[in-house]
Amino acid sequence: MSDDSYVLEARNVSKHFTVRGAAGRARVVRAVEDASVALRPGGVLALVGESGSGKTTLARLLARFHPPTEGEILLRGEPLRRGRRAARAYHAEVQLIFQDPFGSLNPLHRVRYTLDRTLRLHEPGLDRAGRRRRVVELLERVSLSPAAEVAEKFPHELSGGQRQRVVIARALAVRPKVLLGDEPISMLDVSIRLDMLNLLHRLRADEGLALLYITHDIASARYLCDDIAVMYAGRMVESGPRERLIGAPQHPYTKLLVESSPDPERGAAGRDELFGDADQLGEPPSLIDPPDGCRFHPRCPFAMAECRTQSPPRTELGDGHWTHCWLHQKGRAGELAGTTFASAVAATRGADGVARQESAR
Ligand SMILES: Nc1ncnc2c1ncn2[C@@H]1O[C@H](COP(=O)(O)OP(=O)(O)OP(=O)(O)O)[C@@H](O)[C@H]1O
Repeated sequence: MSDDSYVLEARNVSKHFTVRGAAGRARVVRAVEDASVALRPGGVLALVGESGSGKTTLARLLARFHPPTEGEILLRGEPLRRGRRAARAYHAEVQLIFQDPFGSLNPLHRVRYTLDRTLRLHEPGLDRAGRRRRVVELLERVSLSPAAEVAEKFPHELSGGQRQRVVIARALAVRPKVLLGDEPISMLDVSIRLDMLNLLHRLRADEGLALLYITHDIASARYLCDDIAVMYAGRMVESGPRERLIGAPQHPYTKLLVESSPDPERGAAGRDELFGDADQLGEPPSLIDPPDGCRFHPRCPFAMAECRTQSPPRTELGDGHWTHCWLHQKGRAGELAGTTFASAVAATRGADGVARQESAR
């Protein structure tokens, strides 16, 4: 996947956490396994998946908050250097925005202080007057006006949407090349989510920022992004240009997500609405002891013998679209287009609604 035009890449990264079980026994959580993503200047990639699929962990690897257990992160094709200085230089280019704008801001400080502090750290050459001008300019860039007034407010005096704009202004203060947005709109009021997506869209278009947009909501991914990558239980299952992936998903899990996604006209759905169908098929697997083979196979109505034992290889579908699914290796990909996920599930169940042990195929 190496390409000079990528600003930030994760190449075959895995992250395993060691946790202590109830009896004090060490256990390994395989939060991310062999994942690859690549971001281009001015491009937006959505990382979509249900809770616990590893999206945040992958973003934290890209933000250099954790070292990967395996694989590497490349900034403009260069592997990361160690040390504090290198980390600071890295964070001047790559900024992470969390979903909770209140938790991200110190409640004791006015907006001006928060932005000024970042400017002092990252632009030590700027004098006081220069920093005052930059604070106003940053607040205007995120459409917070009158900027001079907003600068004097404390976080609790702002709405959730205004706070998230301050968080974005602080990220922009370091003049980054990449923004990693971890569900940046999910805690905001539904009525202002679209405004926030439009702000993110403007930043990538006007400033050439590369954006990783993490969400469980495929409708907002469709609105904002050029490309979509889908994660399931720590693994990437499919990635490709948005319209191709949504128009004709090539992995059963993507198909489930797309078919259970709400009408874009109705806006973003809640988790239950999105994953209702999936939940009927049982819980997502434990990442301490994930299923062998394809991690989706226990919930997949198309599963066959290989899926239960061997991890599916990557199939390239052209135009940057790829998937990890045995259907493609076994000449059965056409079945995905010929049915809905719900009908495929129904076909694997007996008349009493009980799942058969083996697919009839
Ligand atoms: N520091 C950690 N120590 C142990 N386990 C962790 C740690 N961070 C994440 N995990 C585990 O890794 C798995 C993936 O979590 P992650 O937060 O990356 O998923 P997610 O897709 O972002 O979910 P959500 O949408 O709920 O934020 C989960 O099982 C989680 O409990």
